[in-house]
Amino acid sequence: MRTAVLVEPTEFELEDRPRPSPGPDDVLVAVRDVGICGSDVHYYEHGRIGDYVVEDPLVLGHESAGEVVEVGENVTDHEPGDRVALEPGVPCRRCAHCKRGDYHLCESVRFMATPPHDGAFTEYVSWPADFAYTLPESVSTAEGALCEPLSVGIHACRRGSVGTGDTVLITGAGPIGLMVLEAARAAGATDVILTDVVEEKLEFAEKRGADLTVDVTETDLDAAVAEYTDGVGADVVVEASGAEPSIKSTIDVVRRGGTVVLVGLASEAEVPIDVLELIDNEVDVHGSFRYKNTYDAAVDLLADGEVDVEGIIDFESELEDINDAFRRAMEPTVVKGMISLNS
Ligand SMILES: NC(=O)c1ccc[n+]([C@@H]2O[C@H](COP(=O)([O-])OP(=O)(O)OC[C@H]3O[C@@H](n4cnc5c(N)ncnc54)[C@H](O)[C@@H]3O)[C@@H](O)[C@H]2O)c1
Ligand SMILES: C[C@@H](O)[C@H](N)C(=O)O
Repeated sequence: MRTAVLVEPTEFELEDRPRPSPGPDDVLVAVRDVGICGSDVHYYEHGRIGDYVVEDPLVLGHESAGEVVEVGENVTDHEPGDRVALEPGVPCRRCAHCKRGDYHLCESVRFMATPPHDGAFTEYVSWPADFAYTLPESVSTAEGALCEPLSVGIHACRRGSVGTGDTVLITGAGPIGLMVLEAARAAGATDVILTDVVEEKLEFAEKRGADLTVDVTETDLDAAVAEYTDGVGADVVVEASGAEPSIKSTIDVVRRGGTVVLVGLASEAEVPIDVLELIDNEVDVHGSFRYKNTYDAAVDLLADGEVDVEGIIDFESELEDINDAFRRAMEPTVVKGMISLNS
């Protein structure tokens, strides 16, 4: 089977690898669509993300969906022909975190495209059947693949308890910020503000329904939020840029008693925060790591037409053109590139 392998930074090679056989509890999926995520681009450019280092050739891609072509002997809830979205992190199911339901915090999680685990830029993936979610006819496999970043958005909104009538400020209008926008709307947020430093990203966010966009290179965010919220501040602030100034700004723009959700990964682990301000204003600060129990919700939201994910796709490329696709994905105005294996 054709497989794109990252053999060194900025170099994919196409290899012919043996097609896997599904284990007894697995489905064998013919991959149809795979999104290019910022973390894929980071591994492609730098060969590492923090402590995760690409030491051996690695298959990237963790936003994937496809068609079941074979099922393992114990699998009863899938059959060949089903189209499925693959949840990319499979936990050990036995540790304390898994047992308390926080399976996304499992320290032995096997997460696609995170060294040493291979991902989905390949023709076939064998995957545990319970981490494959059937897509109804109305949901495309490209949308199925984008259940992954949508899941990040859903989980962030759940962490922030976003509710009906809330004003949500999202810092960073990349794919994650835009998926938080979708999830926040679905959760009932009536006012959504997005920030960025790239004008095109903000124009796009506005087209996708942001009520207010703020270019933080030109406009004072505190003043803009104060004006929009009559001096109260945002109910929930979701940080989705990873930029240090943006992380710092979150506690200035959240309302007293509001919630800050940190999603963006700062390049430096330590970011100075005014703790007295946090205490005095009773701000809840939550980390948000990947997601748990979001795929069913993501598929339902798509089936009901409550969210749009396909609209963030800038381009689709064939597996053979993956090097070009990654170079394109690195352009600052591009939101989402997809690799399609539909032929
Ligand atoms: N916690 C998690 O589980 C999780 C999951 C996926 C991604 N992430 C992280 O979330 C962040 C967003 O992911 P993405 O794929 O959308 O990344 P991205 O790089 O595509 O988007 C980030 C956006 O932030 C903008 N930005 C840069 N500086 C800014 C600033 N000072 N203020 C406002 N916006 C600014 C950029 O222009 C860009 O549009 C990244 O840090 C990523 O690593 C975290
Ligand atoms: C959650 C996922 O999208 C992220 N890129 C990660 O590897 O954690």
